[in-house]
Amino acid sequence: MANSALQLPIIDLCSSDRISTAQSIRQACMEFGFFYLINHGIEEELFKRVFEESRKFFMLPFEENMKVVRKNHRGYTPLYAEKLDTSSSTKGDSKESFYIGPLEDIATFGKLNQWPPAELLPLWRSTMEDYYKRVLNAGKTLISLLALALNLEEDFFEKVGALDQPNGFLRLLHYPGELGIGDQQIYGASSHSDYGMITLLAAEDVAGLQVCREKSEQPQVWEDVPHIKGAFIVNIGDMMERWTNCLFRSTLHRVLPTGRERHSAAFFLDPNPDCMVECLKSCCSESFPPRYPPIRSGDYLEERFRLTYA
Ligand SMILES: O=C(O)CCC(=O)C(=O)O
Ligand SMILES: [Fe+2]
Repeated sequence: MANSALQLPIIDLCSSDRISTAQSIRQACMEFGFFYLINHGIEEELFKRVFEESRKFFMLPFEENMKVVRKNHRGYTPLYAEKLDTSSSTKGDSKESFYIGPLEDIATFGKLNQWPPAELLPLWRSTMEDYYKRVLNAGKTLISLLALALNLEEDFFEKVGALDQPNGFLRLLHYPGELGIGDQQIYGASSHSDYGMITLLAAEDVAGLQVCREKSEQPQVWEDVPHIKGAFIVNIGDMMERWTNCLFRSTLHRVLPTGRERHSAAFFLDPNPDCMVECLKSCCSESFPPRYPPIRSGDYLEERFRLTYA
């Protein structure tokens, strides 16, 4: 059941009033787990180049795409290869994607990223690396505001090692327009919550993204998330929900096939794999004890990926 469009809060990353911004973020994360982010420093022109290059990759012959098929969670995943809703019997999702992990100059764990051949797409790698660095920076600034929003020191997530070589994954997504329309069994992206800390999503102005604010309510109510030009759609992931003892919500979302082709770019900002995710002191008390045991970030993510690609 889908209904009206949702009015999500708009957060200004550059506002000089950090305390009031942090308060607005707190409210948004408790109420929706989603908000728009503006003034994040990434120009329209760079988004345009990212989508242009992304489009070129997905237009290559399938054999070319498959030469960089996903290894070590980096590279190409074909249509239907992934099912984000691991609990349902729906078919695989009608999307294809490309994952880019931490860049060589940021990561210590070697050269795992795969790139389309420069002979075919000469500007591809530099465009994606440029975008990766910029969105990572915006994400780190946002995380410091999230710390303030949780009544913590603004460098809290740095001090616990989350942002020291964070596990950032840029994922380019392509939903072909003609697939799955009206088929109850096929989603562009089936219902899921994201796994990590926060996600910064940039999308073309094509409808399809929906959120479900109450996951346990039946029937589930799905609301459209309208596009705002130049704004990121940010959402809280499951690890941040664990960290905050469910104060901040990791909200279910999905992408419906609408008959129109859609490109998006999701940046998943996840903690360094060795960082322990443990209920924050500011989010528990004697009457509200921690709901989850501490867990190593890398172990948590590995298990979630294992289930998604099972
Ligand atoms: O493409 C979109 O708009 C959403 C993608 C998404 O939710 C995801 O990849 O986790
Ligand atoms: Fe998602």
